[in-house]
Amino acid sequence: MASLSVCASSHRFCPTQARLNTRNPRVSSPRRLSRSSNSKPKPRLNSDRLPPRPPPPINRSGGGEATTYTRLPPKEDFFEYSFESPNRIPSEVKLSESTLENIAEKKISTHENAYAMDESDIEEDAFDTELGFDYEEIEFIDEEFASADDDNSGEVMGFECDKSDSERDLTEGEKEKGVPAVMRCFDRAKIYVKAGNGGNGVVAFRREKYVPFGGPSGGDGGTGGNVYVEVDGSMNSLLPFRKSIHFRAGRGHHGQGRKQDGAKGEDVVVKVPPGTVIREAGKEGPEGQLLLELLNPGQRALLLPGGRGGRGNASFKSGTNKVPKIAENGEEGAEMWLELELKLVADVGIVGAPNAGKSTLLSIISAAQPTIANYPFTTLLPNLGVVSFDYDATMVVADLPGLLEGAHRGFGLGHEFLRHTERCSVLVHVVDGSGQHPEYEFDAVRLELELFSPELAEKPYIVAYNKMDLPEASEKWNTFQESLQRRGIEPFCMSAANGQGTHEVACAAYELRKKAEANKEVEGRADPVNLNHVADMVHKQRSASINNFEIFHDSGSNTWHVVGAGIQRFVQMTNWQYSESMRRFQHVLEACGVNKSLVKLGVKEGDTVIVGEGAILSTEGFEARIPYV
Ligand SMILES: Nc1nc2c(ncn2[C@@H]2O[C@H](COP(=O)(O)OP(=O)(O)OP(=O)(O)O)[C@@H](O)[C@H]2O)c(=O)[nH]1
Ligand SMILES: [Mg+2]
Repeated sequence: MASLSVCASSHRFCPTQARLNTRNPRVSSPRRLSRSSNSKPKPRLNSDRLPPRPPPPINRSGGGEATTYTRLPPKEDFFEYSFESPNRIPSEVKLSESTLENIAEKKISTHENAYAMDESDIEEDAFDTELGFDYEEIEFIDEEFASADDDNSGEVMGFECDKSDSERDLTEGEKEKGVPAVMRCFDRAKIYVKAGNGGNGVVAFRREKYVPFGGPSGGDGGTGGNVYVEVDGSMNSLLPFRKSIHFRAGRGHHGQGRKQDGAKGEDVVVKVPPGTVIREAGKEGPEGQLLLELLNPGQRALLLPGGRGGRGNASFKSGTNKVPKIAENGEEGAEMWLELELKLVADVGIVGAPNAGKSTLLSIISAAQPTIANYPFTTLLPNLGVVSFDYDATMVVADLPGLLEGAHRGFGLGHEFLRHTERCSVLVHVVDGSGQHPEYEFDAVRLELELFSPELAEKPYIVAYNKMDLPEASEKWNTFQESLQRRGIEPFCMSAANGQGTHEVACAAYELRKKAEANKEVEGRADPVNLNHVADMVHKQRSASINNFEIFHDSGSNTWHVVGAGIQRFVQMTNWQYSESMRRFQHVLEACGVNKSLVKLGVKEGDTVIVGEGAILSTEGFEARIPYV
């Protein structure tokens, strides 16, 4: 039968490159290319009734345009108002430079595998006879194999340190001095995961004394290792992903003679802290596609399933072909880049301007021991504490870094860390009463919350006016209270330093949180999430029918592209080492209608047909096929 001649390589086949050594196919065999407790009214913000703005501040920073979320204020600013004259802090908290409108405007403008493949492993048990087919039809691209070899040789399973990769996303600006290294990626990371490839099946025949015609005995390859993501309760940041960003599961072992199937590849488990959100990296849209949200310790999701092992020749034995000399390659494991983002799982978030006493409040109401000091930005990373009222009445409180006016433009530490409050049901807004303009400080922080996220600004909150033990604060309390009451907000006053009034604040937060939770339940809980849905998606793609394909024609180069998930998988799993694979390949193309469709579309002799991303078919001989279609 006249046949379509097929040129094969692991990746792409080209008839003009190195030819297979027909005398010893093994030597030149193709190698796979890898490649609020009180009755006080609930505080509410009424932004329409904001007080008049104070005079414009002195902008010492000149760095208002900073965009780095972890950027500290310029050094001069930092020292000037932090150490030398703490009482001047309120005047340094820039309150009125921008109105809601122009801030909003500015916001818009700113805003392979475990084991290197060892061919000799396959072939030791394989009984690779002279198959008697015309190997001259099969041609390979040598340089691709060479590079494939190189690629594979350096690969190891599990974690890999790749400094350049871990810092790849950081621009020069982000590496400015003054930014602690730990701040750069403790709550965001980008990692690469790859499921293990399936092991290859082999061609082998039983050879035993007194057992003539032992028959095919090539075992199937083992399934590749899976990639799991597991929530580790002992982790509290994504810091480990600064150094280890590549996670590769082990490949399935190759099949062996005597019908021995290869072992399954080793799984890899990526451990993440509770509250991690996983997205596919590099996808369109600012958010990318949300794949998983892992909240509770112990949760485990199967992310990428390992590739299927290739079948050995024992599996190809049939009534019509009792001595099959064909085996499949293992299926390639899926791979992807992921963006991890950590959002703390806390019930209550403490927000406020720097040095307001947030950490002091947390240390009084819980057993947490955050660093407390009389300078702004003492807290660089959120602190968590558990407040317990009773055995079954507890809440997790997060103390966040200070927030400055202009944070949305990167001023201070920026406001990126506010994402940690997205899971909080309630906010406690601590206001430094000893400042010159507590109301303005309050408004500035509220504004930043609104600018960060309208949903966040809508969360129920409590205002805690702090440092009442100081005369500067107690003097201004009445004015502050009246000012907020006029807006429908009932503030609390306290002295976090001596613990006065802190219990009331904690109880009010607890009550408010209970109400918020109750409201959520009334709204109805979301359906339980299938943590393995990504793996299910991969399985679905893999089971795509080979009959679903599309044909594209590039008239400039007279090239036809036959594409489809099923056909691509088939090409990838075809082991071109065995010439019987050629026959099977042609048979499948015939059976699934590729040939027929090509002829209908007007393929001519001499055209190039590329099937999937692998095989290039020479159309010589297409004429001869026409009677068949
Ligand atoms: N007198 C007085 N001082 C207080 C009170 N609460 C906090 N302080 C002091 O204010 C300073 C700042 O307190 P922190 O708790 O570190 O403030 P913070 O809001 O966490 O500051 P950052 O983490 O830098 O944003 C410390 O020196 C505290 O001792 C208070 O009620 N009275
Ligand atoms: Mg603090």
